Amino acid sequence: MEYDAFLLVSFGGPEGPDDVMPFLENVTRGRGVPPERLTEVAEHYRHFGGVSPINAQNRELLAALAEELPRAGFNLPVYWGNRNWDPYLTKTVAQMRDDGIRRAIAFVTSGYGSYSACGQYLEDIARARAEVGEGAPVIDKLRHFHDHPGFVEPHADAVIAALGTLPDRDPARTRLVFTAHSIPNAMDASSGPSGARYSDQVRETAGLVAGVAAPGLPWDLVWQSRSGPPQVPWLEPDVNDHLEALAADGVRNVVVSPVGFVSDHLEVLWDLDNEAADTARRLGLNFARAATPGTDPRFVSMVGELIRERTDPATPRRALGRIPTHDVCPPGHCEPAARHRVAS
Ligand SMILES: CC1=C(CCC(=O)O)c2cc3nc(cc4[nH]c(cc5[nH]c(cc1n2)c(C)c5CCC(=O)O)c(CCC(=O)O)c4C)C(CCC(=O)O)=C3C
Ligand SMILES: [Fe+2]
Repeated sequence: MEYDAFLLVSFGGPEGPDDVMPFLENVTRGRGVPPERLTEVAEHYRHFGGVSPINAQNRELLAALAEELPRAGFNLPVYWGNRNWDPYLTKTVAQMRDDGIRRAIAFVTSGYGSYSACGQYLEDIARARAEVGEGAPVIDKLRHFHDHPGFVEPHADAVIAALGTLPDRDPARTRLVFTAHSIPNAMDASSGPSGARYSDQVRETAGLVAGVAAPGLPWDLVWQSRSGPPQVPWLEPDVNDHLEALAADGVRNVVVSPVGFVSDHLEVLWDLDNEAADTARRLGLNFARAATPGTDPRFVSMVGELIRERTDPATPRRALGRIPTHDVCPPGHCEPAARHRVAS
């Protein structure tokens, strides 16, 4: 397979106070998220002047990739399009068509399966291509990379660095706490091939990171940033509730590692550095939050490696875990919205 462009696909975020509500409406349209939750989340963005850090992080990643891809042998023009905010994917795909692009390879800023982390991005790409219509480039998405060393190793180094800031690392009193974005239980159950692909992948990543960073130290997997109506069950426990349980169990030191994410975007800065850190302070726990890969050179070169796998079948598919990944998600893996959409 030959590609003539690279496309970074991400979530998008507001770039100023006036963008916050329209952005949140884009994210939650038809999802039954209560208005009180939107008001609350808008407040989180307002603490940062209405500017999500995710866009700057994607610009940095794109700049790093523009240097790395030619080094890896791919002299491809790079493009960037988002699901929820400018630059919207449709605008980018129209630009690609105007530039004469025929077949692009896309990297999505999530390494996991499920509807939210994978299937919805596939739908976003399909919708953008349909909106552009005649002459829109074909766009292939790179595989899940949750257990790739280029993702696991930067997370592990960050955990080591965070552990190093704690006053005490006695294994009996220290816990690694891994987090990922919670999703509705039904969404996890419908991620395939036999359900729970998202939570299984996140658990596999957490175990791999723990194994590299701190073999023998106990670790837990918990969830953050729950949304949706209260009556709909989402993956639990929440990180804050878990900190309570740990404190009650005599744990004194906690490292929180958001393995569910590739960059320190708003939900990491607010929900962990602010909320979870407050919870820890109230409980008298020493707390350190591990960084995400961001533009770690190993993460950046992983992208080139994933393109190499796709263009040259002789390339080894590096993976530290056991859950198989596929170039094209088989039916039933990252199922569309209909299976789990909550009524508004
Ligand atoms: C699995 C997953 C990831 C990881 C995979 C990936 O990275 O894609 C992720 C990432 C992110 N989620 C983000 C922001 C938001 N997510 C929301 C709401 C939701 N997230 C969900 C899931 C996920 N979300 C779900 C099931 C909902 C309910 C509505 C729906 O069914 O879609 C809402 C609405 C308000 C609220 O929180 O209620 C916001 C503002 C940002 C940007 C942060 C920034 O601006 O820096 C990022 C990277
Ligand atoms: Fe989200």
